[in-house]
Amino acid sequence: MLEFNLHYQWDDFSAHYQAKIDKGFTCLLGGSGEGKSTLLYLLGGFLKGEGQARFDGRDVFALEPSQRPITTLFQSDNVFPQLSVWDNVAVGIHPSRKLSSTDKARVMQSLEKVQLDALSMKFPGELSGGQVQRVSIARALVRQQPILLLDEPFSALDPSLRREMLSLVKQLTHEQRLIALMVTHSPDDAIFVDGNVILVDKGKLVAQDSAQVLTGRSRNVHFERYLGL
Ligand SMILES: Nc1ncnc2c1ncn2[C@@H]1O[C@H](COP(=O)(O)OP(=O)(O)OP(=O)(O)O)[C@@H](O)[C@H]1O
Repeated sequence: MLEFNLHYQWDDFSAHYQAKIDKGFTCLLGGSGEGKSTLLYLLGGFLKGEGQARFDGRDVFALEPSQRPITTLFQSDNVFPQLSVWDNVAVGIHPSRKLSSTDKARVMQSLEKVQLDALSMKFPGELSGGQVQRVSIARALVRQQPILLLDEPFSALDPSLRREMLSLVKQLTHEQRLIALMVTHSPDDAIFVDGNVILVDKGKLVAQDSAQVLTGRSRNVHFERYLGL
């Protein structure tokens, strides 16, 4: 369980985020500029804010960003074209890629999880678009952190590839018992991953529900307003 009560101020933008998030997939929805990414940046330590964040009872907000049990996957998480698939994943553990034998085994396990083990010596230029995306997912997984933050990582992909990546991350989230928190502009994506949804409005988390609320099977006035119903 991830619990937080965070405050952040930037010029006129003031945010106060409070929620409890269970293991599994949660999508952050909301209009542009409402403060979805800011929450991820605070949790990941890319922005400094006030407050508390506890993971399984442990205060993680007081930790240095690199010590937090958190990995972030950004949209711009490109792979390095001059490095092999294996090396692209190894940099997730250490930029030098000088790894212990245990770490090397971790790299191989991550590649197996995204089914790239047979392509580990290839270079990104030799891969399909989907395979390249899987390299960045493997790089996030190799860090073996229990919390995965995703800032619209697949929004630039065409619909079929986007769904393929969402399915893969959903499957890995369940297998690894992760907390995955994903910013998205797409209610369809949130319905597709079928976890929980949180609505962000003017820097606040105004509603938290199952993704079913987006299909009309259950009702919530905040989500209805967001969907324009
Ligand atoms: N360090 C910062 N520098 C500039 N603007 C900031 C900063 N921190 C927060 N903001 C402002 O915070 C507000 C929320 O931005 P944020 O990116 O979190 O929204 P969002 O809901 O993710 O938007 P989008 O869906 O368009 O990506 C914006 O008005 C943004 O300009």
